[in-house]
Amino acid sequence: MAAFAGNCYLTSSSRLNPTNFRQSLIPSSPCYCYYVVARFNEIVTKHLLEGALDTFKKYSVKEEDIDVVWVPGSFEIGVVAEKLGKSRKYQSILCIGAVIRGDTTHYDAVANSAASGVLSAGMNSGVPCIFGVLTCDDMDQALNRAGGKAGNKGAEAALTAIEMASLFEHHLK
Ligand SMILES: Nc1c(NC[C@H](O)[C@H](O)[C@H](O)CO)[nH]c(=O)[nH]c1=O
Ligand SMILES: CC(=O)[C@@H](O)COP(=O)(O)O
Repeated sequence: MAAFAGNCYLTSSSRLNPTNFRQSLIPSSPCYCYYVVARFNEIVTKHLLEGALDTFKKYSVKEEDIDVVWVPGSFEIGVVAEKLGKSRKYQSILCIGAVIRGDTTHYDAVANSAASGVLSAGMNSGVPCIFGVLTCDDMDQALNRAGGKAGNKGAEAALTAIEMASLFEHHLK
């Protein structure tokens, strides 16, 4: 049996190779995406956003098909993502935030709420909601993942958003 990925059918042997499914990286056209970005630790989240926008540009997603909304912190991302998802106007919702450990257990509450909020938003709306929220021990770790030594996790999350939008658009309808 062949599996459909992007524009080509894969034979059963190639179907077993997950890298073949990168062919799903043909953005749906138009590829409407909403970015929900937390303002908290903006010094980090603005770089994650830049990375994500660069990736969309690289994959020829039109600027006018992307909207950005800023929310106070990562805790607020889920409720906004779910509302946007339920509007059915977007093929993916890319959630960006940076939770950085402090002295108390507050970090765990915010990080876990952000993760479960984004997960619920996707499950309840049926629209892929992508988790581009860093959960780091310190600012160095965060900056390294926002365009520093460890790459740009915003750019990686954007790739996931394109792949999931394409999967839903082309294969799961
Ligand atoms: N400490 C961090 C927060 N805290 C703020 C919360 O997200 C929220 O806005 C507040 O509790 C009001 O509901 N947010 C982050 O994104 N990152 C943090 O490190
Ligand atoms: C999410 C956090 O870690 C932070 O803003 C809270 O810091 P603290 O635990 O020192 O109050």
